[in-house]
Amino acid sequence: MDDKKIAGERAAELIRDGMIVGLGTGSTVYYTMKRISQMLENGLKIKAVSTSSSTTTIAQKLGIPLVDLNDVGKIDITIDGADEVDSSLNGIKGGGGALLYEKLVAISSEKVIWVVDSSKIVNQLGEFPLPVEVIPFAYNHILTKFKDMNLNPRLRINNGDFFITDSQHYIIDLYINKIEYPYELEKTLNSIPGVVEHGLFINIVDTVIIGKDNSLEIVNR
Ligand SMILES: O=C(CO)[C@H](O)[C@H](O)COP(=O)(O)O
Repeated sequence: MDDKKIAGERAAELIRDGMIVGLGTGSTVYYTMKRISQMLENGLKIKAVSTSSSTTTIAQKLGIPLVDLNDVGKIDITIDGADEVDSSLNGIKGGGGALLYEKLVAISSEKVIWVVDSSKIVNQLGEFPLPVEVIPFAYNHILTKFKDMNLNPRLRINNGDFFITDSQHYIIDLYINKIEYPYELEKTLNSIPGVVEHGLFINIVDTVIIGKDNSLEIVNR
């Protein structure tokens, strides 16, 4: 069986009646959504907050009732994927470009669960390019700044055009390879005008559900 499927489906078991559920983005959380849709058919009652236009489309097709983040006090549980996770349970997200809403939903959640296959587990973050969402007005200047900082930036291109996020920003991917000091990098990126958000998720996740060789490993913070 697919390790993403095993992890994604297992996370759905943490959902209880009446919960507000944050729905992440990507191919692993897709399996969570499919499982939720079956649970809804069996009588589960929840509302979900989506983190991207693609998740919204899938949730609507699967009959998962959606609610706006601004219309809920708090989210009980958020289930999302990740691109890399280290042993401190810090991670890189945003491979699908949904990092801004994913982070906003995660920090509004009582509990954050990541669902991954074992290929996402790393000793050190950074081999996966770190996505940074930036304001289009200044993208070239931010790109130059990142070059000067030796962060190996590349503007994300999709089908020959600039990749545009759900909130109409661009993404610059940083090909750092090894992020020695994630906390310092987080602080630095947070301080650059024009950077809207970045895909370093530090001290955010509570539990990582890992699908590996047809079985599961669950790691808690
Ligand atoms: O951060 C994300 C999207 O912005 C995804 O959660 C991440 O890319 C993992 O995706 P997948 O489950 O398809 O491997």
